[in-house]
Amino acid sequence: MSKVTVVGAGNVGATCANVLAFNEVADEVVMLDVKEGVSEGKAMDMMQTAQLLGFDTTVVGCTNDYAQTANSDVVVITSGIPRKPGMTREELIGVNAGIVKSVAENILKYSPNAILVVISNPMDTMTYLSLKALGLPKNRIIGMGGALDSSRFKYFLSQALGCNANEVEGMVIGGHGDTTMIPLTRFATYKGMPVTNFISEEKLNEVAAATMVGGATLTKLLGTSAWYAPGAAGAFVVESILHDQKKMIPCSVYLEGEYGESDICIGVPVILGKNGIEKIVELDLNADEKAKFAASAKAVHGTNAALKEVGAL
Ligand SMILES: NC(=O)C1=CN([C@@H]2O[C@H](COP(=O)(O)OP(=O)(O)OC[C@H]3O[C@@H](n4cnc5c(N)ncnc54)[C@H](O)[C@@H]3O)[C@@H](O)[C@H]2O)C=CC1
Ligand SMILES: O=C([O-])CC(=O)C(=O)O
Repeated sequence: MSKVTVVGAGNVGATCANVLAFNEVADEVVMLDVKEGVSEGKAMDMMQTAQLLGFDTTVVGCTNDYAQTANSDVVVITSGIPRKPGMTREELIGVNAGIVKSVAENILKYSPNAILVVISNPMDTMTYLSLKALGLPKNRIIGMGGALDSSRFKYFLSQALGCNANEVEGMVIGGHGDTTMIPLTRFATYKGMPVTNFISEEKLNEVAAATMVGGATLTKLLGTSAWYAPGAAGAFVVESILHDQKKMIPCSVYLEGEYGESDICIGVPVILGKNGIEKIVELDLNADEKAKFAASAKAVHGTNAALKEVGAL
């Protein structure tokens, strides 16, 4: 029996739960929210699609009842507020730090062996906070951002190339912020060939820029931040863990010297399997990429420092 809990049954959490159920990633998916009846209602709505879509996963909803989350294998944390147009993700720290910390502590009481996937923003800092507050081994705390940013990168690349996004490879590392993301254009390929064989350097820079502000662009269009790709990216990360797929996915993980950084959670490629982070993959970055990574880490360190100011650490 595999069990996944999704905390926060809002836009991202409910979408994530829906993808987990539709793809039968787990036997049971529990959604928990503080809003009375919302998780229960969304779970019932999803269960009423089971025979239409043909899945066997059981989806359960509950209002702040952590006993129902007991013995989860993986827990996805999406609780907290999303940004509005014109805001940065970092501005959410004051509200979200308290929510994420209390949720993570409650989860651990009932699922002491769970692997945590943190989605709430500012995600790298919320991942760092969860790690510091819970004191769990670093392989069990994973921030989701790079899976989404890389999917957006591949989307924008496919638009520029005029091709199928499934035939494009690319990764985004660094912080999950409008100015801290690093789309690795040098490593991007179309059917194994460098994308620079097909598009100009200028076009590639436009793709990278669009990727970095991908979340902000959608927030402006929607009035709140995105959820379809974020929810699906959360489920993608959960699936690699729960099914021991050992996929290489950029995730926000605790570094102890890798990429020249320490005491930080930031996006780097990792192998995700049944133990959570099974390996951190060290890419051979060039001088420009190294400088961008160092600048990104400096910014994330700055946001982490605010955890003390808001009394979360
Ligand atoms: N890391 C990433 O790539 C992404 C992160 N996000 C972040 O995910 C978070 C959620 O976004 P949305 O789902 O769009 O927001 P939303 O407002 O639709 O849903 C958030 C849910 O959290 C619930 N919640 C608040 N406090 C809670 C608590 N203590 N316990 C349980 N539930 C609680 C709310 O009642 C609400 O239903 C935001 O912080 C957003 O910035 C969103 C997209 C991508
Ligand atoms: O843009 C936001 O605030 C939500 C998010 O992290 C994303 O969609 O990448």
